[in-house]
Amino acid sequence: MEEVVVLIVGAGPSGLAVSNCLSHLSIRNIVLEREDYCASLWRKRSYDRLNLHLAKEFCLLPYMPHASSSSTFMSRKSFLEYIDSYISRFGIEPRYCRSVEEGSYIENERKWRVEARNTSTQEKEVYMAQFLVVATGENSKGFIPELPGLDGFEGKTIHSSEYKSGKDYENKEVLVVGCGNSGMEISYDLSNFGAHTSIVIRSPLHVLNKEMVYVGMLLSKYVPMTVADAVMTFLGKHWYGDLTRYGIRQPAKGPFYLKVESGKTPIIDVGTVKKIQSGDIMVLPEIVRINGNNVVFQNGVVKRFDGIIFATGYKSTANYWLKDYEYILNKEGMPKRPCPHHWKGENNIYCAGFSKQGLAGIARDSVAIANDINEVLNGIKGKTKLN
Ligand SMILES: Cc1cc2nc3c(=O)[nH]c(=O)nc-3n(C[C@H](O)[C@H](O)[C@H](O)COP(=O)(O)OP(=O)(O)OC[C@H]3O[C@@H](n4cnc5c(N)ncnc54)[C@H](O)[C@@H]3O)c2cc1C
Ligand SMILES: NC(=O)C1=CN([C@@H]2O[C@H](COP(=O)(O)OP(=O)(O)OC[C@H]3O[C@@H](n4cnc5c(N)ncnc54)[C@H](OP(=O)(O)O)[C@@H]3O)[C@@H](O)[C@H]2O)C=CC1
Ligand SMILES: O=C(O)C(=O)Cc1c[nH]c2ccccc12
Repeated sequence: MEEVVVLIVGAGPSGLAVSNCLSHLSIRNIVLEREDYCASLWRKRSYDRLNLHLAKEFCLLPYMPHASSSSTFMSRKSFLEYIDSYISRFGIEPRYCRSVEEGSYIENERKWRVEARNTSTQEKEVYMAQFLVVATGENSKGFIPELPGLDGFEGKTIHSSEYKSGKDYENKEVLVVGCGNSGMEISYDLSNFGAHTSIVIRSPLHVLNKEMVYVGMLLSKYVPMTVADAVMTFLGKHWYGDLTRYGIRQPAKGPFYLKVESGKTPIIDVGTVKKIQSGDIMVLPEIVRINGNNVVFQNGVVKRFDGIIFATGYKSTANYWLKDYEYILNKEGMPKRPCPHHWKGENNIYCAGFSKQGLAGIARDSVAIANDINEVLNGIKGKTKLN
């Protein structure tokens, strides 16, 4: 058994940022990571052509700006280089191959007891922590909906987190389910690799491009969000025109408003819309059922597919291992309290990276958490600041 001041579970951007902010306040902490590398989402659970959708200045972790030589919209590879240099620059040493399997609050000791399995030795390790930070991510596990007949589908099905590129799909009939940024970009990639691509779009969505969002981000520093939303919506409409006839309806609420209210991200188009307009990518409505290799859609269309890619989002898994999750999370493993009060629970438990506000949200969470722990331990308020 090992006593620690702060135990952080997960060495993604959130866990690393919290660790660094605490170390700047000289607060001892340990980071546990189930893989034998950090930032598993960016390293192993994303596709080849992934780039940051937001300009690099909105994708920073505390204490380290991006190199001036890196491009405004960084590639996955250069973002990973940033993460790797963050670790080495600040001497963060996550304990790898530690899969956290249980966490519970020990009332009489006022400590968090955390059990991890060392996946290289198979030994169990026990930690007793004064503070526990959950940083296992809101994108911890791919979500695949239950659809009638899916079990009997004879082709290949994967979740978007397993998709790398369209190279194995040339000339295949492929259905992408889900029209978030993953689904839209994967459809584009599949089509570039010569797959006959269809995408299920069931809800209204905002379509913008990265430049429009950049303008919106800059504007929202100076004007109310409603104004930034109006400008982006105008630009989007002007650039793309009315997309209703292609099966894309626009929501009534603005793109930033929706992001803040529900975490729903606008589509940051990489060229998919043009392929939809030209007929290279077919838009289909919600799935009714699956019969063998045939998929039946709400509009009566029945179409045969060789493969389905589920870009249907993610779930948190924190509620699986954290027994006493109710001090901070709901049964879905997401914060009980709405943003911006989501990061702090009862009995010295915190969560970082659960605000659905991307890397900027992670940076804010980690500063808030480190400052709060510092205040509880030392009575010092608001010492750590954002970049
Ligand atoms: C495809 C994709 C692209 C994105 N692009 C952007 C973008 O461009 N800009 C932006 O601002 N945001 C983006 N995001 C948002 C994204 O959530 C963040 O970029 C970020 O990776 C989240 O960091 P995190 O540390 O909270 O979670 P993760 O990156 O998921 O890290 C969590 C870590 O915890 C580990 N872990 C999980 N369970 C356990 C356990 N039981 N025991 C031990 N370790 C565990 C995991 O292995 C992982 O390394 C994107 C998200 C996705 C899915
Ligand atoms: N380059 C980048 O920066 C990228 C960033 N990302 C980000 O990662 C996060 C996760 O994105 P993503 O993986 O796209 O997940 P999202 O949760 O954003 O999107 C999931 C999509 O699946 C749809 N869906 C869910 N269930 C069904 C169903 N049964 N039938 C049909 N459609 C369904 C949802 O539709 P509905 O709205 O109707 O529920 C939604 O369109 C987002 O914040 C996104 O912006 C992702 C890719 C690239
Ligand atoms: O891409 C993501 O998942 C993000 O959460 C990044 C992000 C944070 N705030 C935004 C507002 C508009 C578009 C993307 C984002």
